[in-house]
Amino acid sequence: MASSRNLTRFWEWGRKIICVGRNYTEHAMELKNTIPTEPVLFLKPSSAYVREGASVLIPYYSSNLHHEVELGLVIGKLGKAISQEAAMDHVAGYVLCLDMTARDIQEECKKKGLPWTLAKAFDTSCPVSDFIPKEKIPDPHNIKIWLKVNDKVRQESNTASMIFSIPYLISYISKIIALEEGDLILTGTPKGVASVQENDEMKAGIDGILSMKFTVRKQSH
Ligand SMILES: CC(=O)CC(=O)C(=O)O
Ligand SMILES: [Mg+2]
Repeated sequence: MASSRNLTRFWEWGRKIICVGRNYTEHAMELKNTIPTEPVLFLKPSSAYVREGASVLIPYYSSNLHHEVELGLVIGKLGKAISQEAAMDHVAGYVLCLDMTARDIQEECKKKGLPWTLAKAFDTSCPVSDFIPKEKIPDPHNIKIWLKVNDKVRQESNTASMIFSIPYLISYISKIIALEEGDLILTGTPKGVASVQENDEMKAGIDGILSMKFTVRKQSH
């Protein structure tokens, strides 16, 4: 049954944020990671959401916060073990997202075999744009996403370069985790990830669709 809540403000619903990692070959290579044969998954809590007008915070325990611009899929209806053929029926729309990553902490976690929670799931680690209705992006595998820091281009890529397609990701994820209305899937970042510093301005966009801006601040203890 459809919800009476407003899906265009899905970030207020407290639903899951499921992130795909290493979905662009050149990004996996720039971090000296292997190219995955199956999607790499991790989660962020809904407290990670931040919207334009608020700041993105460098966690007090990190000295290397990275930007990762990504296309986000907003799930419109419940599904478990969704087939690739039916997958796009479960997408209600899109958002542009930043998967903010404490890279120094992630590297330590990787070395120690620990989960990435401190590196990926802190408050303000998931800036999101306005909701983009599905009809506005007829081909999500052919859009240009980009990110600038202080007006200099850092990331610029076409979603055609994803290793795993959107139907494949939805089908794969939903066999493991049921997808609910209001969930968000981050589809992975292209190459060009790099550090941001206090007072930097990050501007990101989808060509011809929208852009968003966030200022970086330091978290106080
Ligand atoms: C190495 C990563 O942080 C993976 C990730 O989040 C990605 O988008 O790729
Ligand atoms: Mg990412």
